[in-house]
Amino acid sequence: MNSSTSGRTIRIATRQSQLALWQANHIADLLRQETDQFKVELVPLSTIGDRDRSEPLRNMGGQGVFTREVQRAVLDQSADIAVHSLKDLPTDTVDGLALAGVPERAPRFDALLMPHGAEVTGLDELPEKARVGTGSPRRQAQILAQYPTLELCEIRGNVETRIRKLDEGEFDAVILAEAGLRRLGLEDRIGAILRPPVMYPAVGQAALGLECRDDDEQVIELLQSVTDDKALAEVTCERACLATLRAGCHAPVGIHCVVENDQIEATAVVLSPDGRERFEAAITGTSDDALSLGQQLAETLIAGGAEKVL
Ligand SMILES: NCc1[nH]cc(CCC(=O)O)c1CC(=O)O
Repeated sequence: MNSSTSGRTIRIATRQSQLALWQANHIADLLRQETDQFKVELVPLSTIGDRDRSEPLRNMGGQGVFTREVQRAVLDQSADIAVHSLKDLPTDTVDGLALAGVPERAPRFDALLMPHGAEVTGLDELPEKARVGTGSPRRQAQILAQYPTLELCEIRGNVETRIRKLDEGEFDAVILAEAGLRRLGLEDRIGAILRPPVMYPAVGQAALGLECRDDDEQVIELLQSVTDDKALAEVTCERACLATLRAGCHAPVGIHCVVENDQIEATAVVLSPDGRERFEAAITGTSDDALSLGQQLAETLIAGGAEKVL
């Protein structure tokens, strides 16, 4: 980008969880490395998703509970950029906003954590009826599909709260995203990484999505300049798949989409909430076709019977 300073300050709206702040600071650093044309600062917000800890997430105003207020701050011009965990960002577009940046993606699998000092290091070693804390229907269904004797339990709160509940004995294990643990410096708590085919990650897991106003040319250009083409193609395919499945879909969906040398390989699963029904489909193609490949993947799942659980 050209280096003449415009004197503009670019404000990044963020939630105030440790993870959200880490992610917003990470993006601020990336933008500062990219150009010294702007000042970059954070605008910390308090969101409903962070305030109310008592209820399961899916009852709390549903999709977008973490992202809506950050988006609103950008729309009403109290900030210029919204930084989201892409897995929390609904696939429906918001009028006036553009998803203009997707930076390099972190490791995207889920991790199994045990209480401090526990010997167990994998799902195979957990005893029958062991209490596994996760509120995610995707994680619950995939675990139940393989380990029907485990007891899946609701858990709420941010990453640190969930680990505290684990250490206090409420659960025998919890599942969290590896990316969030690494960002918070908690990777030494990882007991095992859960990979496909046992555990497919969520759409967009470990990727960040950067939104700005769709008429803010300066910021659109800036966000494009910190975008990683591989991450963008992966999440484009994943989100297209989810959006196509989502004609009223509440079934758990997992996906693993990898771009290498401009080739996409994606596998997706849809399960019934109890894990007893499981549908899987795979697709390959060129990364230029990320969007239509994601749609085709969803259509293949539906044609293969996934409709039954959608
Ligand atoms: N729903 C909460 C959330 N949103 C993003 C992450 C972690 C980072 C990521 O996956 O992008 C987490 C925590 C978790 O699932 O363990």
